[in-house]
Amino acid sequence: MLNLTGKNALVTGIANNRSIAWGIAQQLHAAGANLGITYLPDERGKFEKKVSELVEPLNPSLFLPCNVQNDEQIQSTFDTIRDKWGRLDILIHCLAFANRDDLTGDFSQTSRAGFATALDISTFSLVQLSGAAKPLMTEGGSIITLSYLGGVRAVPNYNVMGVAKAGLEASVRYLASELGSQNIRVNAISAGPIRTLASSAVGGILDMIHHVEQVAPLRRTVTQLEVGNTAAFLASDLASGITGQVLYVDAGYEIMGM
Ligand SMILES: NC(=O)c1ccc[n+]([C@@H]2O[C@H](COP(=O)([O-])OP(=O)(O)OC[C@H]3O[C@@H](n4cnc5c(N)ncnc54)[C@H](O)[C@@H]3O)[C@@H](O)[C@H]2O)c1
Repeated sequence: MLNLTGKNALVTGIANNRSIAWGIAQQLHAAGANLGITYLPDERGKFEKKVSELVEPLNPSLFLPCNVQNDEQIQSTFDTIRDKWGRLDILIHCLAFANRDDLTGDFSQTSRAGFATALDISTFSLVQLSGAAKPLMTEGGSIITLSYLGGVRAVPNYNVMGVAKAGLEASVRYLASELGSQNIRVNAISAGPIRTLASSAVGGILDMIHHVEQVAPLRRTVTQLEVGNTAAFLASDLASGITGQVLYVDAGYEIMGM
């Protein structure tokens, strides 16, 4: 039985009810996990209000601002977890960002600043959050991040985010290798295309979704809740032998040659 009762789970990356992280948070809650939720703070507090109202039914015991480009906010997030929970079991890294200009047109025109921003937020943040989680995962743990096929294939317009995902998947392997001796497992879910705030910035996302609906073995794309189910599995003891892997949750699209 999939049971996360007694497990403390930190979920990053909820922006709205389309977010993949929202699908994950719902399924972790359904499996009995105690949730902490972070949100990206903005000057007018828009995200804070929106996300806090959305997650209220899941009764999170922590609700914290955490911009992954802000070292103090990361430190404060994990200090609070240590003080309030004592231990962390599950870390969901479900966030990414690249400038809209860098997600369309020619990859060779990516700016130095745009490249750095995409890799800082989308890739380095997994390394930093995992490093902060490590001392708190005293009874082992499960770290899960979100990737996309564009990290291993050239997908039109995905551009710098493909490079960020390639780095993310390599980071999963290096983190898994380091943290395995503490029984901390690190895996990625490579999800099929889903309409969200972040994916709407990728040029031609609707065409990508229609293509998957025609070609994928299941003749559809996936839902946030399906990704959430896989995250709950990977977070649980049912996945105790799995680490360092990229698991495709994409209605089978990845296996197709044409
Ligand atoms: N939607 C898809 O088709 C798809 C497919 C595969 C993988 N993914 C990945 O899933 C993850 C979640 O994306 P999503 O599609 O649910 O979109 P989303 O827009 O709902 O989520 C992206 C999240 O990143 C957060 N974020 C951006 N910059 C941040 C920062 N500096 N600090 C903290 N948080 C920050 C945003 O606040 C938002 O909550 C991303 O890693 C994305 O690449 C998405």
